[in-house]
Amino acid sequence: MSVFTPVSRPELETFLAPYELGRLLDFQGIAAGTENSNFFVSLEKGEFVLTLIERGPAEDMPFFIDLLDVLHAADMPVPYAVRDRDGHGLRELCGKPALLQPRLSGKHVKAPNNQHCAQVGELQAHIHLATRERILERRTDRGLDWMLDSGAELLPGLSAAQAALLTPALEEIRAHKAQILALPRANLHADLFRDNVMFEGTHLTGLIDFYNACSGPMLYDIAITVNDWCLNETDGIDLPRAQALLGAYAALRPFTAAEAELWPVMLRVACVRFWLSRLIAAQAFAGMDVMIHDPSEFEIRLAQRQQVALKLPFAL
Ligand SMILES: Nc1ncnc2c1ncn2[C@@H]1O[C@H](COP(=O)(O)OP(=O)(O)OP(=O)(O)O)[C@@H](O)[C@H]1O
Ligand SMILES: N[C@@H](CCO)C(=O)O
Repeated sequence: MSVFTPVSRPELETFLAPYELGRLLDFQGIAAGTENSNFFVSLEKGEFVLTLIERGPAEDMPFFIDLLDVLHAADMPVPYAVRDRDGHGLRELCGKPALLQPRLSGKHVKAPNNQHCAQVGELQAHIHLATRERILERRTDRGLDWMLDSGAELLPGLSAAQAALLTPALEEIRAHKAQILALPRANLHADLFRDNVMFEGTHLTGLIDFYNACSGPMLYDIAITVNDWCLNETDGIDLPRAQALLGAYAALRPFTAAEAELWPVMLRVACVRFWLSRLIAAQAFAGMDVMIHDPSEFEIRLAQRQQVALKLPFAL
């Protein structure tokens, strides 16, 4: 299971006291995460999730907290840092940056339908609309330059078939970098996968795990989302679900002509990002008791996105 930092009950009780949320009733590590240590925490005054940040610079934490405050204030179903009696949302536990957030209700959906996808598209448009006029700047640590550098480092260790897939994909990123960076920007979740969204029935009740959030091209965020939510049985794009997601998004934030043109490229860029990060994680955590996502899923998706039949809806 992926709790990288174990926490003892006395340590947790000391940490929780300044929140004044009553006695600690129960807590347990959450196996599902791959990047941070998470715990469900039951207190007399409610249910919470404690996160210890394991990756990335601690200087970025105020960005995540500020972004969640903006989205929470705009009534989106996101967690936010609960403040202690001194007003601190970001604290420290076991030497790691730590925050306590409300536990959101609902369950992850593995096999989404059109309605689920439409709600996801709508929420993503709301996030972009709520932030694009006052973007909170954060450069992603897994951006285009990171893809080019890590891709080059990983290439010698790949099979000939993998290298034949990755090499032109990296070339494409290099060739389109300026155009991509010129696309309309906002704050992005940048990891809007099925395992970061909760539903009750077809009602979206929560979007979590903002630790990859950043500022950047909105189209990149949408490509990441479509690549996970709208898959058919061979990892190609399921057209009805993709149309539901993109249609709901575009009803709130119409796409531009430049976005429509770069759409197929962006779907491939979004595959490269997760193929590489998963390859790196698989190497780093090999043999350890840590949940690892299968890198080959994104290798297959990248192969499937060489031809893209799905057009982005946009008004001329
Ligand atoms: N605020 C929350 N409310 C309810 N459940 C939560 C909340 N935060 C986290 N969880 C649960 O904990 C699990 C792991 O959390 P999260 O996705 O943030 O971890 P992670 O290590 O960043 O994982 P990954 O990056 O692989 O998605 C989630 O799948 C969800 O089940
Ligand atoms: N959602 C990511 C893990 C967290 O960034 C993946 O599936 O590779």
